[in-house]
Amino acid sequence: MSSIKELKHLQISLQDISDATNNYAKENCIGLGGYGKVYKGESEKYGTIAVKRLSRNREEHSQGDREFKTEIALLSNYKHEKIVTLLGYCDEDGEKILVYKHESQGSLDKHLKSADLTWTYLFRRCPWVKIPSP
Ligand SMILES: Nc1ncnc2c1ncn2[C@@H]1O[C@H](COP(=O)(O)OP(=O)(O)OP(=O)(O)O)[C@@H](O)[C@H]1O
Repeated sequence: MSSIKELKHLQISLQDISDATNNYAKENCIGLGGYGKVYKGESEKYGTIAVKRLSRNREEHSQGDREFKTEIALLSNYKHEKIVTLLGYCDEDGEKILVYKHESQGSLDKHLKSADLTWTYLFRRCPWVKIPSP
């Protein structure tokens, strides 16, 4: 796994992230995960982005810092249409931020919780799935 020092080319400035999200405006907040709040932004360089800002509470625990480095090292190595694209990160002025390509389809968990995802739909779309006999 690459060390964070080797990934300097992925650094995005705090100013650029703040500009893209209108200084983390409430209206730009699109979600809340275990890492912290997620904001939608518009960047000149990257287009529409999703910005994950590590919450301060999380940062107090070294776990947040470890997760931050692991996410950068892992995702910068894997590029696949089915894996969210990490565009870069920011580690400036005590802020730890991950910047992803914005996925307009939303997250997988949203689709898995969807009422449209019925067993009938799944069996029709995946005929190879067999119902186990009792
Ligand atoms: N790249 C993205 N594009 C669009 N929306 C996103 C993106 N990443 C996160 N989101 C939104 O932010 C919400 C929180 O995402 P996040 O990945 O932080 O939490 P999570 O899915 O609970 O994962 P974790 O368990 O790692 O905290 C998602 O449910 C989604 O609505």
